[in-house]
Amino acid sequence: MLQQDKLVIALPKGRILDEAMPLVRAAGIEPEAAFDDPHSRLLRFTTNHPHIDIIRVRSFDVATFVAFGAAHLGIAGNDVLMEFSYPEIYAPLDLGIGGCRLSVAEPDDIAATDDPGRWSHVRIATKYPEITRRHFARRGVQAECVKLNGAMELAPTLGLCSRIVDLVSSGATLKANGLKEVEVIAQVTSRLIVNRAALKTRPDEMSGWIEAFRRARGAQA
Ligand SMILES: Nc1ncnc2c1ncn2[C@@H]1O[C@H](COP(=O)(O)OP(=O)(O)OP(=O)(O)O)[C@@H](O)[C@H]1O
Ligand SMILES: O=P(O)(O)OC[C@H]1O[C@H](OP(=O)(O)OP(=O)(O)O)[C@H](O)[C@@H]1O
Repeated sequence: MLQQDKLVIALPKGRILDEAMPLVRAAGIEPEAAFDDPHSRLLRFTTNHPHIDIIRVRSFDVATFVAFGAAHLGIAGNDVLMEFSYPEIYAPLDLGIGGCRLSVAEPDDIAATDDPGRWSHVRIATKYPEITRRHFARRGVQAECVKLNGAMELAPTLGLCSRIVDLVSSGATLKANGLKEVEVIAQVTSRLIVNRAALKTRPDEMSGWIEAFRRARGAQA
C-alpha cells in the first residue's frame, strides 16, 4: 500500500546511480549524508524534504517497488520496464542517461548461412526472458530461454545455448568472449517512472516532481 504521508523515490544502485544523482539533486532533492557513505548499510534515506525518502535498490527491483506502490517514483531503464510490462507504471520522462542497447548475440564463428528466419526453436541465455520470448515469437520462432543474471557471454561457448540476449554498450564484452552482435532488439535509456495510483491520489505533488525532473534533464542537456 502507498504510504500517504511520505513520498518514496526508488533509485537504482550501480552504474545508473552515478548518472542519476546529478538529476536528482538538480530536481531539488538532496539525500542525507549516509547516502554517500560507502560503508553505510542503510537502504532508506531521508532527504532535505521532510516528507520525501529515497530507497536504493537493485536496478531490476526499482520497477517492482514502484508498481506495487512501495515507492511512488523511480528511475529504471526501459529494458526493465519492457521485461516486466507492469500496467501500474507510467513512464513520463526519458532521462537520457544509462544509454545502451538490448541485442541478440551469437558466437562469431557461426556460419553466416545460419539464417534466423529458418529457426523454429532456439535456446537463448538471457536476463530478459519475457522480452526474448516476445521478440522471437513475432517471427514465429519459439525461444527457449535459459535465465541467467550475469556473464551471459559465457553461455554459447560453453554449449549452454546458441545465442544470448543481453545489454551492449561498447561491445567490448561480446568481443572479448568471442561473440558478435547480430540484431538490436531495443535502444535503452533510463526513465523516470511513477505509480499510476499515486498520480491519481496525489496529482499536484506527483506532477510537480515530474516537472522538476523534466527541468533538471533540460538543464543537463
Ligand atoms: N553496459 C550496460 N550493462 C548493463 N546495464 C546497463 C549498461 N548500460 C546501461 N545500463 C543500464 O543499467 C541497468 C543495470 O545497471 P547495473 O548494471 O548497475 O545493474 P545490474 O547489473 O542489473 O545490477 P545487479 O547486479 O543488481 O543485477 C540496466 O537495466 C540498463 O538500463
Ligand atoms: O558492451 P559493454 O560495454 O561491454 O557492456 C555490456 C556488458 O555490461 C553489462 O555487464 P556488467 O559489467 O554490468 O555486469 P553484469 O553482467 O553484472 O550486469 C552487460 O551485462 C554486458 O555484459
